[in-house]
Amino acid sequence: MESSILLAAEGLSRDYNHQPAVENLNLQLQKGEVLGLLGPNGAGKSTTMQMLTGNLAPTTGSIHINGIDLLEEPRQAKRHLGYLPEQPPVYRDLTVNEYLEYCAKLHGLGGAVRTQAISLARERCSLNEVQNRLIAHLSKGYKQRVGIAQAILHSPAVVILDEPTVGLDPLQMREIRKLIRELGQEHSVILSTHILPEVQAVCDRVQILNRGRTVFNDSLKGITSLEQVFFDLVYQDDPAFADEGGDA
Ligand SMILES: Nc1ncnc2c1ncn2[C@@H]1O[C@H](COP(=O)(O)OP(=O)(O)OP(=O)(O)O)[C@@H](O)[C@H]1O
Repeated sequence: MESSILLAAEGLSRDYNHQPAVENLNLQLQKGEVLGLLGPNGAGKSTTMQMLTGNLAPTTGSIHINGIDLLEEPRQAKRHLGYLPEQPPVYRDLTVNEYLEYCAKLHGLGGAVRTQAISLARERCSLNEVQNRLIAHLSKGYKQRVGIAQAILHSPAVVILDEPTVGLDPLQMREIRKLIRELGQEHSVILSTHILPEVQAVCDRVQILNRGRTVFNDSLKGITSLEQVFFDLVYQDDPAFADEGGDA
């Protein structure tokens, strides 16, 4: 029977210089789910994302993507993964089409399959009208769309987006959030962010990290104020928060 868990991390830990950055993290992503990974600065989000995408080896623990062990079979596992890093490596001197062509080749797509994959990703990310423009001449919002298009080119089961709306203006933010919600219909998505309303607008479930550990992991249904949940869990011992009488 096909499993509905597309990504499973178990007992994931990572130390830097014997200091734990992530400790005994368990994370599961269901088919069709958009999961928000939330936490204050230094909570361990980037370290977790780097491990989930196979760019950083965990100190201990295991990661399976679509049932394939990422640490034992990284190439096969990464076929099922699309990744938008916080700083996407988009080449400014290429046009959108040239860049997507290049990325499709890296994914091993050839011939008609490649042409079709590029056309579909371009369509889904609303890039048709800028397809022949140099990436250097695009707005930040469109550059982010190009980054997302490269992440979904090979139709991965899991898409991981690191701070996808950072630096965007409100309109661009709204458009990228809409795109993420649409992606959630065909892919399962993990997105890391600092922005609480973004999680409420886009995600089905939220996992909150603090000091490298999971402090909350639940559906967003029934949460009226994620901000309250977040502040209660993350800042309850913070004197600056107590000074304000606990008001967020
Ligand atoms: N390369 C590194 N060497 C040493 N310590 C590191 C390294 N990368 C991260 N850390 C430490 O690990 C902890 C977790 O950092 P991480 O960047 O994963 O958190 P984060 O939640 O992504 O934070 P931010 O939101 O500020 O990016 C922090 O204490 C950080 O200082």
